[in-house]
Amino acid sequence: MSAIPPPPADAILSALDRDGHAVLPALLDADACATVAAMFDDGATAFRSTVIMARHGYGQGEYRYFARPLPDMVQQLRETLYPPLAAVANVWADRLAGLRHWPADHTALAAECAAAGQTRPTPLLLRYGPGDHNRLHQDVYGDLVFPLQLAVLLDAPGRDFEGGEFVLVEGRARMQSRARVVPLRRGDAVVFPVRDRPVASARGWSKAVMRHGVADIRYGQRRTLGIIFHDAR
Ligand SMILES: O=C(O)CCC(=O)C(=O)O
Ligand SMILES: [Fe+2]
Repeated sequence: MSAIPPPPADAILSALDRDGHAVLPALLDADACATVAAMFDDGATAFRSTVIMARHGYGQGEYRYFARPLPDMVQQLRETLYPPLAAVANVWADRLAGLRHWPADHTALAAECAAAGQTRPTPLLLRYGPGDHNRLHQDVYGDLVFPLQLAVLLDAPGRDFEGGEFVLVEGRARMQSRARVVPLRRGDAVVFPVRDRPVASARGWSKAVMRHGVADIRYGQRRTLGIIFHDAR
């Protein structure tokens, strides 16, 4: 796969401010989607663990965390997408008191994670079949939490599967929860907050708490690549 031009940070920031997420259209082409999706059980790709979601109350379906060294494409996505997302995260840090700032490249973040005892890689492949779903959750793997992550849809909605909508739920002080369904095509990525995000309020910025999940798959197979930038304890 050729190098992916990183999307501009200001476009990602304004989409996040407006919608609570940003879609990166056609981040991966159809061939790249097929190649990554096939890693799930190609026998050549090394994974550090496999999770049967129903056993943990996470939903229904399964996912696998890549082992280190990460496949080139996954490593490249992590390195290429990190800088603009770090720029967004640093704007967020300026808005909300008490938030830390982030280094400019992923190598530096990985070193900080390692120093904090977070050494296990978090990028993962997920696979869902009919009736499967992913309950609303947050991907926090230690004290060091880089505030943005992304998921890339690897199968084509309407053709390979039906249902399985990506859902974000936002909670704000003194308000009811707000749900958003993110329309994705195969190869699109959704960038979303890991745990919370700044929202404009009457008195400056306040924090909205975010959770994400996947609605029931009604037909077929839906696979995704998840890129989380901090490593796990
Ligand atoms: O399958 C999805 O679209 C969401 C996967 C997920 O929870 C994640 O990437 O963190
Ligand atoms: Fe997740």
